[in-house]
Amino acid sequence: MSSGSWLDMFGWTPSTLCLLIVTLAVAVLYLYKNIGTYHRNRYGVKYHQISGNILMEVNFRHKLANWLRQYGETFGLQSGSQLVLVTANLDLWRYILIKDFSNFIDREPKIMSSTPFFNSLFFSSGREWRKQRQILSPTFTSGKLKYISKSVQKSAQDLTDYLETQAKNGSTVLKKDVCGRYTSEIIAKTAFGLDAKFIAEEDAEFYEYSKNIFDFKDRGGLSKLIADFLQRIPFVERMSTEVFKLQYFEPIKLTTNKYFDVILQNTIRGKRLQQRNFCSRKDAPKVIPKLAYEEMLGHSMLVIFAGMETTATTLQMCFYELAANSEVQDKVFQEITQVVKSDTPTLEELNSLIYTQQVLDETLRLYPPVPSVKRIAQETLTYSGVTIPKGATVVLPYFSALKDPRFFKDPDTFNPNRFSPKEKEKLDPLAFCVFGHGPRICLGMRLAYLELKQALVHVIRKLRVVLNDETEPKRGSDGVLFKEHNLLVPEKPVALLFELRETSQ
Ligand code: HEM
Repeated sequence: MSSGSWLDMFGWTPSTLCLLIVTLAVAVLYLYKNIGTYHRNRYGVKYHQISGNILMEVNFRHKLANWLRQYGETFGLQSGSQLVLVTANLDLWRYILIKDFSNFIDREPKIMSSTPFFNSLFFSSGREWRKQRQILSPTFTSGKLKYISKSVQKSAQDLTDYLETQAKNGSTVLKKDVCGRYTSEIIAKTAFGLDAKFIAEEDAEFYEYSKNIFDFKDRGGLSKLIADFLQRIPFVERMSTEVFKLQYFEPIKLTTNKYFDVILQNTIRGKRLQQRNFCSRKDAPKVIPKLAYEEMLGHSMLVIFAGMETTATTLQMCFYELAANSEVQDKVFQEITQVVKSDTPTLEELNSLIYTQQVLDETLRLYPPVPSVKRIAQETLTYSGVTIPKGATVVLPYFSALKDPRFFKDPDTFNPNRFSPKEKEKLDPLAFCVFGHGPRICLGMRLAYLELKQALVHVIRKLRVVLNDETEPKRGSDGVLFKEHNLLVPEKPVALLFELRETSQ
């Protein structure tokens, strides 16, 4: 192969190659001079000149908790020359998330990926985010939810039927799988328009792909580590991303991307056909396409990523706490039987389930599916002596407020009464941050509550959930252990027993 052809392969000219050699030479020189250099920043945190507090992402949540204990509620870490400011101070959160939102609009630096997922709402920044959010916000209005509620209800009924069969067999159910199938089925119906039935099915391809969107095992290997290092060297950092377009890492499995691509194309083809038939009528509305196909694919995959695991974890942890707190389960059962009058609960009835809502909020507080978020500062701003420089990443460890005894007395205890209307009035709203706050608050919050309430209403009316010898996690051992992802996912599948209530026997 001639040198010309391999340069072509990377899209480089001979001068780009020269630039690459110079860049690598600078990197090697910089590494050689600074390999043993450590500093302490003004927050007292020790960091390496090149790596900063490198490998921050590994065990990040546990490290954050320790650092918060060691350095207090606001401190700085280093990522190369960049400051990463961690703050658990609610007054600062109020500025970052709400009052000065436009200065902290962006979530994190762009991840370089060939898949459209990383251009979707969650990862988009600035003006692009505003445009996308405006288009997508009406997705879960009351009218739309009323419509979606019917298919959510069918899935909740299927979930109950499945658990009833298990109860009759006396089998302990691996909740994780069932809850994941339930939330993935709802996404397949609402985001992809599929006629999905995954709960009892052995072979549910869509669910299997949804479960494995990310390649957590292959985090990019050596190439990711090298790219990660290069990102921390001044000058080299910009060259490696902007000129050489070094792949940071490809977290989405390409086979998964292809699978959802085909599903979406089929859905759109089906919708067009429907529309063509409909458009022959005079009263047919004009459909104005607002999103390009790639954007649609990115958002559809985002809904799987943002909506499946988060809601499934909440549902299984809620069942777990109901099993462990039978008096709470009895109250939920009583409320459901009093409020819900038919097999098809209305949105109004679901909204009147005040105690059930408290139980869900307490579950979310104890097991927040998104433990922390990040923002990037666009300009330098100072708040009560804390300066957040332009370009700094700010980490908001949501989990710290949710476990802070100043806001939640006895924070490790499951106590839904702390969310009673009277108690809630006394609470700083910022402290209950499981869905975030401000303009970038979770887009799917209302759908998540709808899925969770429908599942509880249908299941708890018919079945009682209990702990037994096979229950996982074991009560009183290490508590619930979670995997080290950005999302909170239990390490072992939660296993519980469901029993038929007398009324349904
Ligand atoms: C219990 C379930 C859920 C929890 C706890 C949760 C939590 C969150 C959190 C904390 C954020 C980030 C907020 C911030 O940056 O401050 C977020 C963003 C987001 N969530 Fe959720 N979420 C849940 C379910 C869902 C569902 C079901 C969907 C969609 C169907 C969804 C779609 C999104 C989207 C699109 C964003 C990005 C919003 C933006 O950047 O403008 N989420 N979620």
